Amino acid sequence: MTEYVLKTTDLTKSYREANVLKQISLSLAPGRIYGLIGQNGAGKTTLMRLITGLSFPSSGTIELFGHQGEKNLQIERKRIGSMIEYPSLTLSMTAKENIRLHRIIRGIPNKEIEDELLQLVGLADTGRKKAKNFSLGMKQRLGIAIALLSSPELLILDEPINGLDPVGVIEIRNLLKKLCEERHMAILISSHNLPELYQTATDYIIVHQGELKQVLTLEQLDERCKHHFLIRSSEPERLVSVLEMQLHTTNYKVMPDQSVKLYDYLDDKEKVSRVLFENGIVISNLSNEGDTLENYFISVIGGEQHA
Ligand SMILES: Nc1ncnc2c1ncn2[C@@H]1O[C@H](COP(=O)(O)OP(=O)(O)OP(=O)(O)O)[C@@H](O)[C@H]1O
Repeated sequence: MTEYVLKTTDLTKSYREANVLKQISLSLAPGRIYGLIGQNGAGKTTLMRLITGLSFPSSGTIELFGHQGEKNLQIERKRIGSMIEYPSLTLSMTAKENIRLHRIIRGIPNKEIEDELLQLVGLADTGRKKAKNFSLGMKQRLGIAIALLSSPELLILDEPINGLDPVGVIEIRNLLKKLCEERHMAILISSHNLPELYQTATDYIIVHQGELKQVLTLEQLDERCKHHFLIRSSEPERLVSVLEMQLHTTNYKVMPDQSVKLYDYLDDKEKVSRVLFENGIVISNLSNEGDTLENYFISVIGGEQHA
């Protein structure tokens, strides 16, 4: 049985007339990085605020580490680390002083954790440099270090890669992967940009206008966006044997609906169609398929593109 760190059921949040989150049912497992993707105003921050107790649901339930009810949730939330909206840094302090400040506020006696965290997020050599002189990526990593102070089992980060340059994105990606692998943490990270988050997350949760549109793994996302020929035939077994014997490829996949995805010969459609024809395979479809990440995201949210 999978143990979930978080389970929401029909989670709904309304402000006056506006339903900003509509019946969100989700489960997060340890050791995975979940990318929460949605355009501005989709409801990502609202969901994170509900999980961390900064705001309360209008209806629906939240279960944390197998526990429900506001009293239990308050206790279980100690197992969550979060950075929501922006890192809460004191800009006139160094990285170490910032971590120390939060360590003392939270009553954590272990002083060694300061250097451990600096090392972990790659800020060990920043010495006396003040946070106001840090790059955006360094500030985000310091914010993550502060969120890690309580050794959380669930880490929630709101747009930690927003505005970072490619190097900054890779640094955060590597850090999150390390946390996930070494500490078996569950990580929920939001972004308004699927391509930007691509490969950072192991699972993608797509929200739009407060609704959960899709949950899929990185492998499924790759599969859907990977370019291929989609071939439909009433004789899929013979089709596959022609692919192997005549086109000498095993780079194909038979789908549950018996259509076949071919990942070879993408620039030689004529050859594929000729060989199939010469071998007596009647096909009802031979088309180029596969999307860019951006187009895939737009198709999932219903073809609408806002700011
Ligand atoms: N306190 C509030 N009162 C009224 N409406 C709110 C409140 N907080 C959020 N909203 C609305 O809820 C919707 C979702 O906002 P939310 O901040 O969760 O979106 P988001 O996906 O995080 O977007 P962004 O990427 O812009 O931060 C928006 O339309 C926002 O205006």
